[in-house]
Amino acid sequence: MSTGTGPGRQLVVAAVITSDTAVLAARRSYPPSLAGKWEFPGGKAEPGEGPEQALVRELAEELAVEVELGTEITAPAGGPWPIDERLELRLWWARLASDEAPRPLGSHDRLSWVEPDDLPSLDWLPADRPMIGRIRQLWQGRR
Ligand SMILES: Nc1nc2c([nH]c(=O)n2[C@H]2C[C@H](O)[C@@H](COP(=O)(O)OP(=O)(O)OP(=O)(O)O)O2)c(=O)[nH]1
Repeated sequence: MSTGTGPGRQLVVAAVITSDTAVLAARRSYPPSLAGKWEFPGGKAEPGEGPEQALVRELAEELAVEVELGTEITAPAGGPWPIDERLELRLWWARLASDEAPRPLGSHDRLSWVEPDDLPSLDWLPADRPMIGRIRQLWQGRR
């Protein structure tokens, strides 16, 4: 069953967790086809689950953190970011709700706080490249 907004596309939710100077990037540990690529932590929304609820759950499961979600970072067309013919992604700004540092609990083998200008140098999942451009643009605008 699809929980995405587009016809037949499954919804993935992800977060751009920020500190004052950097954003959190996570390197996938599986499946083998995606391992080693960097992404924004998150995962698939489950049927019947709201997207923001799904994101809070995924971040607790993957990184053992509680977050406060901010505004959504939409695609240029105004909706979700396309990943492929089966998946689309919705992305939110987020802040850690406590001093507890994120820990990779299995989905990732590395976490890194990266200044937005340095984001392009990581080996990202291909669908994330346009998101990075938008994140850098918004980050500049908030200064
Ligand atoms: N979380 C996340 N997934 C992304 C990003 N970019 C991107 O192409 N994806 C893709 C990778 C995966 O094909 C899919 C997310 O699936 P996932 O495997 O992380 O989902 P999940 O944690 O719910 O795991 P599962 O139940 O499917 O095993 O979206 C991103 O920035 N963050």
